[in-house]
Amino acid sequence: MENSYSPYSGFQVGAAVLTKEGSIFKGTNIENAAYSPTICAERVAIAKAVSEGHKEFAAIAVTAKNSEGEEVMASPCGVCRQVMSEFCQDDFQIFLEEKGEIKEYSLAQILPLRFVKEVL
Ligand SMILES: O=c1ccn([C@H]2C[C@H](O)[C@@H](CO)O2)c(=O)[nH]1
Ligand SMILES: [Zn+2]
Repeated sequence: MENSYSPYSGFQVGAAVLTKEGSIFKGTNIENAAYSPTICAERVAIAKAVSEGHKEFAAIAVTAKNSEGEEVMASPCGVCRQVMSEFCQDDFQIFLEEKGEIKEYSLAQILPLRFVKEVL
């Protein structure tokens, strides 16, 4: 989160994804003047892991601060949920921090009726 590049929203996000083997990959949100190339912390963390050969994940934790520097909850956007869906099972755990309290969700809960395709 400290390395967040978010000059446009001021919303700093940090994500840490845990692989099934037990390694952790961290990511932050990286914004862009053209806005749409912005990439969320969750996808950066997952992309870093996949780039290093890890494709099986157990959990992700997400934390955020708004432009006022207050700790706020960041719930994964739809694009990130779909990227999680590519690599993770229904029981993939999502830990979100809300007002100092950590809440646990599953991928099936936050992305019901997800589109899955068999990889040939
Ligand atoms: O779960 C979330 C929600 C938002 N953002 C980023 C995208 C953008 O840079 C900023 C404001 O939406 O926060 C994330 O990285 N993860
Ligand atoms: Zn996202």
